[in-house]
Amino acid sequence: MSDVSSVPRERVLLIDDDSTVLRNFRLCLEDAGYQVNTAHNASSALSAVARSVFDVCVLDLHIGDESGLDLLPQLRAAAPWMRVVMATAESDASIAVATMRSGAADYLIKPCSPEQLLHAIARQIDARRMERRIEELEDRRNEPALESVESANPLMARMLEIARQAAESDATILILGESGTGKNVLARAIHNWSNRRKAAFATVNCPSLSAELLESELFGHVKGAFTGAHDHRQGRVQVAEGGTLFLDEIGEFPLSLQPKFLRFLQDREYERVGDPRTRKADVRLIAATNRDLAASVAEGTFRGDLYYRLNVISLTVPALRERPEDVMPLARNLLTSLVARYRRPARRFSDSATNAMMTYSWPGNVRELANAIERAVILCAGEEISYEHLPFAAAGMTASIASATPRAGDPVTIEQLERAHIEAILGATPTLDIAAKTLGIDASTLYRKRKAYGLG
Ligand SMILES: Nc1ncnc2c1ncn2[C@@H]1O[C@H](COP(=O)(O)OP(=O)(O)OP(=O)(O)O)[C@@H](O)[C@H]1O
Repeated sequence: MSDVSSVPRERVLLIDDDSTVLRNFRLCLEDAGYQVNTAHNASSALSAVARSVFDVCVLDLHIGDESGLDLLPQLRAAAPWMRVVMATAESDASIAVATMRSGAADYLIKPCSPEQLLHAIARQIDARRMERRIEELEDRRNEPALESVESANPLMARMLEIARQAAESDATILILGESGTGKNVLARAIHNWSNRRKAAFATVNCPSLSAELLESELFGHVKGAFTGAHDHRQGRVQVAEGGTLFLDEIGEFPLSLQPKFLRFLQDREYERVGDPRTRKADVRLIAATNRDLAASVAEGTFRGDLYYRLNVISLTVPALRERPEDVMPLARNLLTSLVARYRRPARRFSDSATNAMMTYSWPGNVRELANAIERAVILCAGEEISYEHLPFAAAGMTASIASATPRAGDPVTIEQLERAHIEAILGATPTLDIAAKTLGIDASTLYRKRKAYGLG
């Protein structure tokens, strides 16, 4: 049996019309560290499930005049992730087995000992944890392994110290910094330093979705809530239950959805799209942006009250050019992981490559450094990466002019010209949408290109 005392956050719902059973089960489970709610009939059970997220439910086969068998499909529809243990008298055992075909995960014969109850619950909690882990791994499928965020730079080291301290609390954290500096990486590190590390870390990319889709992505929706909503869907808030919800590029959060999000931030309460019932969430919030949010507030594109709620603890990740001490340690870590990924022979950097990397200003920050090393690892046939393998050389430039803005006709690649053009348009237009229109591409393509080129 698993050590349930170290898992205080898992929630159990007990449904039984017998108040003695409810009290005894509750005391036993609370002693073991679970959060327990009780319901003595079908309607109070359904409203409890609508309000809160439960991991496991113990459902009596006979709830007074009502049938647990009738309630089971309704519970399954309202909370498909919740694992239901059917509780039954010995004489009903054959029915209990049949209910498992209707979606119950297990059955428990009453009367039972505290050990039997704890054992039945722990088995389902383990299964829930496994499912969560799979959801999280699916989430992380395309993300790199957790990088080290250590730094030899005093400014960065001080920021990391505050981040570690803040990780221990549940306070909302706002991470600021240019694009590509490692704000996502830091958010995940904070989650891993926190006592929520065993629960999920769920990310929402604010600018890649319209207000309607973002609302559903965050809070979930019920079947038929809008065209295309063929099924109930849990939102990222629910995936992050007990863990951390990370909102990337919060500066792009649609104004129309900001009031609902503000309420969620204040009370941790929300409704799924198409369902008026209010639900509670237990999540820690981390948000990141490369925008000047105070300026967005002044311009009226970001609500002031939301900004102040988010800005409880703010951490600024310095640009890579402000922490030159980190360039080579980062480069070496990236080399090690990329060589393993591509199974390539490169093992070190030549003096010329080191000099070039130390001189360059890395406007795209760590993302640009990672891209440069990935390219070099692929191109390098021997053990030593030299200047020729770096992107500066491909463009026929010296490292010192690589940071200058290229113009049409310069000896540069089409990609470098595209990057410079996108950067200039982004700087000259007030919103991503207008920039996309000017460039003649759609906003999501611009979003991808901006990310790939490390543009803020
Ligand atoms: N400490 C690090 N070690 C190794 N790689 C890192 C580190 N920090 C960042 N990276 C890599 O740099 C890239 C950019 O990092 P990340 O996405 O965290 O930046 P960001 O500041 O959140 O960018 P954006 O503002 O565009 O969302 C990623 O590929 C990431 O893996």
